[in-house]
Amino acid sequence: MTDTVRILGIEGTAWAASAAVFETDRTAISTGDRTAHPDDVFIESDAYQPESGGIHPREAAEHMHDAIPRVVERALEHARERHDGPATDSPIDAVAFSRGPGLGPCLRVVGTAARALSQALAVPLVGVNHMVAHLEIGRHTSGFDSPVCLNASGANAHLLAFRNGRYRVLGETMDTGVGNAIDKFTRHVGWSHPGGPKVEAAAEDGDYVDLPYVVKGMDFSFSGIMSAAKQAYDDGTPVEDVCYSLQENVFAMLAEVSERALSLTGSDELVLGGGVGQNARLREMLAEMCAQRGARFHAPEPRFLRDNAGMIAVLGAKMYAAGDTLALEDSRVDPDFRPDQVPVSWRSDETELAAGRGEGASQIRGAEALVDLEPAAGRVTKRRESKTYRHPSLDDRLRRERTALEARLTSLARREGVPTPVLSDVDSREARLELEYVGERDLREALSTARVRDVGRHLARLHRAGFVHGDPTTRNVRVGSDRTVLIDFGLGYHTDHVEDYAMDLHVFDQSLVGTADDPAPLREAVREGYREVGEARVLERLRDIEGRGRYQPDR
Ligand SMILES: C[C@@H](O)[C@H](NC(=O)OP(=O)(O)OC[C@H]1O[C@@H](n2cnc3c(N)ncnc32)[C@H](O)[C@@H]1O)C(=O)O
Ligand SMILES: [Fe+2]
Repeated sequence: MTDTVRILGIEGTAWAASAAVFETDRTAISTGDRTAHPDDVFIESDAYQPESGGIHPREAAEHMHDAIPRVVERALEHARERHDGPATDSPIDAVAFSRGPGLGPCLRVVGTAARALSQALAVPLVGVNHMVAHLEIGRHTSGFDSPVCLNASGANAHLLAFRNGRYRVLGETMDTGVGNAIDKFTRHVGWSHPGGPKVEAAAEDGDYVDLPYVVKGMDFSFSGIMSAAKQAYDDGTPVEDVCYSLQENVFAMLAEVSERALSLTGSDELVLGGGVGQNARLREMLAEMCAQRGARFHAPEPRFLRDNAGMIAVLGAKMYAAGDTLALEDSRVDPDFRPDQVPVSWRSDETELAAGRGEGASQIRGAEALVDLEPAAGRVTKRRESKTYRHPSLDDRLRRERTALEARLTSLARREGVPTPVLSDVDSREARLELEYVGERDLREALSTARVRDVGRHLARLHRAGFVHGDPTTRNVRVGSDRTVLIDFGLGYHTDHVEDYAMDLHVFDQSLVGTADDPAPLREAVREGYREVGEARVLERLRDIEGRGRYQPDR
């Protein structure tokens, strides 16, 4: 006998008024076995199209007000057609709605509709985080166990991985979401909203021009490249060239941080989520990056990438099956709802990710280099291989620049009293370095408060000397019996901005959160070490940075 579950989903965080019905077998929800029990998702959407400019919160809310009842009615009709019990029974088992993040006025319309329905049909209410839904739909359709997820949507851009009952943010944009960044450029050149698809079309005829490229560990920033793109357009660079190069750099940044996340977590599965995921060039780059490192890649079909209620209904079903429902009085919407605030009730697994170099391995594939280890000879050879996913000019530039920087900053750091490997040879043209073999293992395999306190002191020394490491993660620190050694300065640079110093600490902090079971005492120890040597204002700025990354409306 089959035991069918039908969940109604409602989405309306910004532009898409959408309702969906997810129908599946009750046991399939927990087993995740979609072969034995094929499921079905019906989606009805109505998009808000601004007359001019970007998304206006009030207009968008008016759209929700008109369109939500219509799309919900269509979805309910569908559910009634599928329903074979008595007509007096509810055709659905629960109502799931997106609680946030998103535009407050839009979310409130959706919340009100969801509450009213759950009351009228006497079924439970499920509050879904929109960003976690963008992630879970990819996990659902791929069947992957524990993938890293890149969410590339309008108002967001971040990397998520499951650890200790939550989806942790491994890296994210330091300014706007990726879609909004692209849409702002298209507004500048006078194209209508949404701009993403227009940039993709124009890019077909473009040639490559140099634009900024900014990656800090697994975080990244779009503000520099966006102003440079506008400037290039104003200076008469053909718009196709700007669009092409914008895509090449922005998507290469996203592919690079995704690769770093795979490398850091030891996962070999990547899923893509969010509206920008509809872009064929982004998908191509991610697929190629994964193929080159032997990882699996999955992007859901477009109707599940752009905002849609299908993903809300699918995650809603998993939450419903886990008993994760909301009482009416606790069902307020949350415009700033972060994905890492969600207790992941529907997953009980704790996949142990096997990162690290493995005993006795003589070659390691890092996030961007192949490293040959010769401990007996006390030597390491590091080669930044060509990444086929990115444009050859960009690839060439990044490999040379980073190799040269790594050589320079590794030596400079040692002069400042920070343990680093001694350099024996550099070939920037071939992007190859020969360095001293240091330490016995990576910090991530030997975390202790004493060691991370050392890292705090080391980073403070670099900052006092006017540069940053750029990618201080628990894999870029080697530990031995008596010292804690910083390696891999390829993303470092000279700077006198407090913000850059604080970002350096933030990157290390995030890698602790991503790798440690109990990061709190470790994070405190880093700060203690830093305080001994460095400036207090950097730690103050770090607190500011932690408060950012909230949902930003597209204005
Ligand atoms: C909080 C929520 O409201 C928000 N949703 C959202 O922004 O809609 P979403 O459907 O995930 O993404 C829309 C973005 O996706 C971009 N987009 C759509 N097709 C694109 C394409 N072919 N290439 C590049 N960008 C594209 C649009 O320009 C727009 O910026 C979010 O997930 O951040
Ligand atoms: Fe979205």
